[in-house]
Amino acid sequence: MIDGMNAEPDADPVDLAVDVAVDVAGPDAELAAEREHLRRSRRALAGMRAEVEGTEIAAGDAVVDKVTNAYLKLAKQRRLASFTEQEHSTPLFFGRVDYGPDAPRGPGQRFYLGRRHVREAAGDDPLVVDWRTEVARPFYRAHPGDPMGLTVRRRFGYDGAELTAFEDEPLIPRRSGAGTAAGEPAAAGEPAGEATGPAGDLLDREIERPRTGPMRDIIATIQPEQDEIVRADLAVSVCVQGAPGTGKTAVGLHRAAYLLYAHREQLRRCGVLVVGPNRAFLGYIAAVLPSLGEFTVRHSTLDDVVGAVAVRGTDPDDVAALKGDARMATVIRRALHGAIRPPTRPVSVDTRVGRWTVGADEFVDLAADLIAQLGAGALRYGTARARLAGRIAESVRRRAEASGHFFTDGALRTLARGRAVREAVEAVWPRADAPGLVHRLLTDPAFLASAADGVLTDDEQRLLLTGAPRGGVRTARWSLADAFCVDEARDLIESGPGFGHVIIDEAQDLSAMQCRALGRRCADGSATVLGDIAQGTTSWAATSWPTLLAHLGKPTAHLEVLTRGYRVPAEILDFANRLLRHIAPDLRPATSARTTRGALTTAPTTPQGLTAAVVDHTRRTLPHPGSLAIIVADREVAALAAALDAARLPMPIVPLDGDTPPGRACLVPASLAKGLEFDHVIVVEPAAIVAGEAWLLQGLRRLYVVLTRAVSALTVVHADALPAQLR
Ligand SMILES: Nc1ncnc2c1ncn2[C@@H]1O[C@H](COP(=O)(O)OP(=O)(O)OP(=O)(O)O)[C@@H](O)[C@H]1O
Repeated sequence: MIDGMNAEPDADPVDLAVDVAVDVAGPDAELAAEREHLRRSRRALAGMRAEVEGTEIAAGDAVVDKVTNAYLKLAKQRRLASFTEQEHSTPLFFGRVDYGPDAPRGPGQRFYLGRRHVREAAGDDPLVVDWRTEVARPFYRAHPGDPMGLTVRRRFGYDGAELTAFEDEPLIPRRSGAGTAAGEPAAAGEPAGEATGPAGDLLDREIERPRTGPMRDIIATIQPEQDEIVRADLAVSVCVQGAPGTGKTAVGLHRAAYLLYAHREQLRRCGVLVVGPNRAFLGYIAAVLPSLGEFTVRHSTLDDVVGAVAVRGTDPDDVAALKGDARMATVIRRALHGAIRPPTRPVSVDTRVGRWTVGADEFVDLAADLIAQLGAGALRYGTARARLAGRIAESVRRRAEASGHFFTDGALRTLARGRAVREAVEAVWPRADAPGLVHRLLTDPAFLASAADGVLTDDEQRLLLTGAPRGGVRTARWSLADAFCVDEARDLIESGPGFGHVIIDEAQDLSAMQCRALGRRCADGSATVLGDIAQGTTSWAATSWPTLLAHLGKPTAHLEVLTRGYRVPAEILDFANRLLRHIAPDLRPATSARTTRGALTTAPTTPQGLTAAVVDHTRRTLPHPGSLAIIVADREVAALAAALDAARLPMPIVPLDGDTPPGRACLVPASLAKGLEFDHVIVVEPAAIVAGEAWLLQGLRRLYVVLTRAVSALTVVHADALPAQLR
């Protein structure tokens, strides 16, 4: 259980309820009444949109208020866009909660839940309330053991834009022998039923709805264990260890939407950041938050986050691992702080009214205090440097005042920036430049040796020097690991802006240096850390969450474990789970919420017949609705792409490149499959996917990722024997 779950939204949208009519009609009449409520809500939404459209932007002076005007215009566009999203996303409401005597605003209230609130006129009771309000919480959490004040939870079924059915879960204990009664009606066209679990068949239908594009939201079917994370308080950092398809990404995105609703003012100022492994993944998840009416969340890959230098180079694995090691932070700090020299000479400053000298001893004292603060981490290098100049100028002012000359604050600032002070400071506390510092560390053996003495072994120092970026500081081909070293150095020099909340997906793959960089971005905020130790495929991947959280600066984050898988049918998950005891023996295998008969096919073939078999399975799968991925070892992509091209299939199979989100049918290099999902997956030659990684452990983990991408069906085509760990 996470503390602080009772976040109240800044605005109180729950003033507003529709009274429960006593339900004496049959299911048909009820369905008709629900349809009428939908029509009324649609009309109201159209009215709200027209209201926003008609709003004049209070344009002030075109020059003075340029920024404000642009902001207001953007805000209006976003509000309109959110209406458009809602108008086009058919289920304007997806659920209803009927409260009993303990309703928030008096007995017997009923609320319809949707992506946004809908009302007829300002001040009216809403026809639909936002899924994030407090009154909606029981929709996701209540169960007969704890109805949370509800008598009935109703879920609606749609066919396109048409409301076609509803499904009720009575939450008050049935009296024995009682049949269908008011308050526990049957779904239209369905038997009055026992509840089939939190979301019953609806959850299965929702997950199995064919995918053709980006990831969808899950607000209609968020499960209790997921909702607990989604609605955790803003102050709480949460780390979610979750097996493939347990909904980590979905939960992270819905948490962002929830926090923006519950803490809008606070987060408007500092923002929310979502970090994902690559652009293809970000493209895949990009539509979820806008579909929930949230347009302000920044989505970034790791290199975008730091943005310190352009990443154009790569490192061999061992070099990247070393550059990502937490000890590099110590080396960089020592290199930077090692540049400071104790003052040895006085500083003489000429002004128009005279010349004054700050003696060497006083200069030493002025610097010593700042060095102590720097060492204690109370001041950044650049800030302390600026303060030293200020202190020298202040000392000069005191001397001048003693002789009857008074300086204004402006004159003092000019003095601090003057040549004499600048030169004195530069000799003691040289100006630092983060890329320059890291470049020198990686190219100057003596400089590295002095900073890394006792921290890195001689062998490690030699290895680091082999990883120097080609070119000078300005033209260097920096690697991703270099960029994080530069970010570390930059932060030691001056602090950068942070976010109110950072959501980190696939966190298990982060190096210590990457964790530190992300931790800096939420040092004054909180984080949601999502990952799966079993899916770690970098050689520096996390082996323990507490260690990773310590690097992130969030050692007290709550660890939540999700083991109920929604994406992958049981047959496939059980197959992939055979790898678990080799790749993450401490993790409990996930169980699937879905069983789909015949979901898994293994198709052995001969080496000569492999390509033809893949083409054949592709041809047979393509007519099925939904998305298709053929996942193959990276080095086989080009050859298979050519073969698929030559086969003249009914649609092109596009190789995924890491930048563009996946389309309806694509050829996926194993290294890019992480985080993605497809209705149908063909995995080609598991042994080659394992062999494509530097170590067996990494290879098996890569295979685990690849085998857990399918929502409906997985076909494993292989000529080599399946890896022993899978048999
Ligand atoms: N409560 C839910 N209702 C409907 N769909 C859900 C629910 N939870 C998860 N899903 C769906 O299951 C699939 C897997 O979810 P998601 O990608 O968030 O899992 P994940 O844990 O991040 O997986 P991976 O570890 O493989 O990256 C998605 O299609 C998601 O929409």
